[in-house]
Amino acid sequence: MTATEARQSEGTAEATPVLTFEDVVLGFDGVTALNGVSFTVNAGELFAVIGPNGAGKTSIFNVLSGVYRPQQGTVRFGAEDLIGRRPHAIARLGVARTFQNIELFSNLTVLDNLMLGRHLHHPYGVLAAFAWLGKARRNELANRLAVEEIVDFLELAPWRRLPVGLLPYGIQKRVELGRALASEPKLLLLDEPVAGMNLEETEDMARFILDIRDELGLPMVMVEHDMGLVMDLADRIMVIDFGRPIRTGTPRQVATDPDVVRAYLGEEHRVTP
Ligand SMILES: Nc1ncnc2c1ncn2[C@@H]1O[C@H](COP(=O)(O)OP(=O)(O)OP(=O)(O)O)[C@@H](O)[C@H]1O
Repeated sequence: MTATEARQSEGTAEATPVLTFEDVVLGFDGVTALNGVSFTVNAGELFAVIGPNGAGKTSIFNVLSGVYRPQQGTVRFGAEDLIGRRPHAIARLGVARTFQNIELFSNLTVLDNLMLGRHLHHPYGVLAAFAWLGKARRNELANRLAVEEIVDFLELAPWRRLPVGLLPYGIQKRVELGRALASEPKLLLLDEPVAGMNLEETEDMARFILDIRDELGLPMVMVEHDMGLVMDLADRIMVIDFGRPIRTGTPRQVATDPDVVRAYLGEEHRVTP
């Protein structure tokens, strides 16, 4: 049994919630995007959210990152209540996000994009830089060292000095992941991390996601349409449909749940117990 299978059979990594999403209701002028969604994400856990188009997956991410404010419910990250906080304030608490569509500075190099990931969350102002030039230089050095560690971790060395816009799609997605890691997050939100990737790129990304969980111990919430990836990687999965959770459990529990099979997976994904 692999480490991942062992974790999946246990059901959760460690049952210490770092994120609690409770009874969240979000609507827009007659459309109910989330209709009483609750889940927890435990320390070190890779938690996946799946569901058909329009089910509410992106809305969950937008609530988590402060883009949408729900009408009802609570969202707690550690001791902090996230509802009502602006996106940059939530990012500063340690919640980092990657996007469905790559959002990088395509003219800048890999290293510079990763450095921006650090500066966004560990800024020192111009005045501070004058007043504390030595400190600023030390910060800069520490930032560069941290970025080089990410380059090693994500095997980005061959491209580190190239403009991101020139790189293959799969590498750009990897740089985006690196930029999220550069902010030293405490929770990582992955929005369709393998969308548009070929098989080799998908396998590489899967390996890095597992490394992030197993080596860095970083809890993650992942929205992804690639069912194979979700079933292989996730510790637990929440299936939603029409803004409501149908089932939350291990990949095996979810894949064998009749309601899930009926509503979403279809017979081809049924797992024989
Ligand atoms: N800003 C908005 N204004 C109005 N309706 C919205 C808004 N954002 C989301 N919705 C609606 O809320 C519902 C859930 O949308 P959401 O984007 O969260 O689904 P999804 O599961 O991420 O879908 P997909 O897999 O297609 O990305 C949909 O009916 C959508 O049209």
